[in-house]
Amino acid sequence: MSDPIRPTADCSRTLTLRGLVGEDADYAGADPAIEVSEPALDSRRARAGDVFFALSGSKADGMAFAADALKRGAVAVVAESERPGWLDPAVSYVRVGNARRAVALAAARAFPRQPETIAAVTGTSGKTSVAAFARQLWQGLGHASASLGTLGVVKPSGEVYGSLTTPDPIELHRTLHALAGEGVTHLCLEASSHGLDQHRLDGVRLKAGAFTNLSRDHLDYHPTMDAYLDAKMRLFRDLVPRGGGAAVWVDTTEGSHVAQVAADHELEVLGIGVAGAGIALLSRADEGLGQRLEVEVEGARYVLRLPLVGAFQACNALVAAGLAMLTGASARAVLPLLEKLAVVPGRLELVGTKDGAGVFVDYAHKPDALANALDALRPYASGRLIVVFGCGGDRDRGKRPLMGAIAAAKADVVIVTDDNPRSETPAAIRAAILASVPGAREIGDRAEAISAAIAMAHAGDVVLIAGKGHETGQIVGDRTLPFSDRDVAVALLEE
Ligand SMILES: CC(=O)N[C@H]1[C@@H](OP(=O)(O)OP(=O)(O)OC[C@H]2O[C@@H](n3ccc(=O)[nH]c3=O)[C@H](O)[C@@H]2O)O[C@H](CO)[C@@H](O)[C@@H]1O[C@H](C)C(=O)N[C@@H](C)C(=O)N[C@H](CCC(=O)O)C(=O)O
Ligand SMILES: Nc1ncnc2c1ncn2[C@@H]1O[C@H](COP(=O)(O)OP(=O)(O)OP(=O)(O)O)[C@@H](O)[C@H]1O
Ligand SMILES: N[C@H](CCC[C@H](N)C(=O)O)C(=O)O
Ligand SMILES: [Mg+2]
Repeated sequence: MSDPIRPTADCSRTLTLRGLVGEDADYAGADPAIEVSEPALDSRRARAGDVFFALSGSKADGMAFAADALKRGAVAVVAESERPGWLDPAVSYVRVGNARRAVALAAARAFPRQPETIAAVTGTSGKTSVAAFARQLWQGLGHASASLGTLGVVKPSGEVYGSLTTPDPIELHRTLHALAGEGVTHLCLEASSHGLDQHRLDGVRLKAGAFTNLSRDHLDYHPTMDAYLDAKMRLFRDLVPRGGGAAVWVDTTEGSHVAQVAADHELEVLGIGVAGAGIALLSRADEGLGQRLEVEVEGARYVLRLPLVGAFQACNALVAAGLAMLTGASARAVLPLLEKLAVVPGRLELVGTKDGAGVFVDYAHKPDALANALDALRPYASGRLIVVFGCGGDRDRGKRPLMGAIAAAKADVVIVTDDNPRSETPAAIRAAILASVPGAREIGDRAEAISAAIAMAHAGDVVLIAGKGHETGQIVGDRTLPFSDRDVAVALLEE
């Protein structure tokens, strides 16, 4: 019986091996006419009739698992390398130039339905926020809308948690097919640099792409910042087709570069920001737990109140508005809807107050994001700005001292704690942060650290709990222990 949360490919169609893998492949060692069901990239998930794509990965060579996939019922193997000698001659073996791209395109053929309007957003920070805002704006315009990314899938019928920002291509295309089947017409998804680099989004029929910003992240994966930017550029160079849209925050050097690349590829570019010709930000001012924006679009001025804290949320909200405009809505219809945007879980989310001190949870887990979150909250701290944060294990180690220095410069009280230590020694991660913020308190236990921050807060102070945002677990070793910054803070505030 098929698994209800794992809808299978369109059963009414019969796919042949050639129909699934496509024309751009070498079938010399295969029978292209055999009937197949779905592509598989993980042998452990292979089932009868599947075609196993052996990908060479960061930890293993998928070919080492081909025998396992065949044992579970796979009927053919697709790979870049030459047919291995051990393979039973009766098994179809297809060679392709790029196996990651091939599996994504095969997934698009196996799961052919997609929401009519799909936009993808990339950038170091802001993707989850833009995706959530675009979903809310489209919903406000009357479209059945969804978002897909770090928070999982959020759709009219509910939320489904997902573990990656951009899922693997088979999971992604399966989800698109299911969303279209549920009647979702508009979808905004997050394009991570890993996802773009690994061709996870190939085969997605995009109407528009968006870019927020670029700052240091993932240098454990990308060899240089240029390589990192180049991975993001694939969205505008290879994935959004000519004539599609590009909503670009242009107020940085990287932003203008993206706008240029998009224009060179004949996309309709909507430049957004102070320097934006599409949506020009004329002024921005904090106003209570919100902000007042004055923008100009095609000569018309709009003044609106965004009910969100932080200059960066103005950027994300306007980029989301840009996507709505590039996919058919007028500025007049979209911009007023910004006044109704709801906070995104764990993105400068006010979770409560203690004696007039506000307590915020934010997902800042990279240097630039931490700086922005602290800058955003500084105006609300007539007293002290208190920050609690750590850094994840098994991730870019270079960001630890940078984040320590940012906290030292921008907060009044710094408590260094554990984030997700994963396989690393937590004390060693804390030491790397503490090296650049010697005056900080060190409290490894995250709940205790949050408790200490809240205990010391008085009227006028602001507490920022940074790094884990919406996360509901803490990864220690290979175990995920239940943990939510929000729940811990709320429980302490209710005491
Ligand atoms: C480093 C990285 O990005 N790895 C991704 C990559 O895996 P890989 O191909 O390198 O995997 P591998 O372990 O070397 O194995 C090679 C092949 O053997 C297969 N295999 C392996 C074992 C087995 O028993 N049978 C089997 O068939 C694997 O499925 C794989 O195809 O391709 C896989 C399929 O798409 C991803 O699931 C996997 O994400 C891992 C789990 C991961 O943790 N990725 C993170 C770093 C990530 O992608 N993060 C981004 C960015 C988030 C952000 O913006 O902050 C995200 O989009 O979430
Ligand atoms: N436009 C922006 N400019 C700078 N910092 C931002 C911006 N948007 C969000 N941030 C910071 O980055 C954090 C994460 O925001 P968000 O989840 O929207 O980004 P993301 O790109 O999806 O991140 P991730 O790759 O970690 O999923 C926020 O909590 C905030 O601290
Ligand atoms: N998608 C990011 C999330 C990091 C969140 C932070 N809490 C950490 O564990 O470093 C990653 O996996 O690198
Ligand atoms: Mg995200």
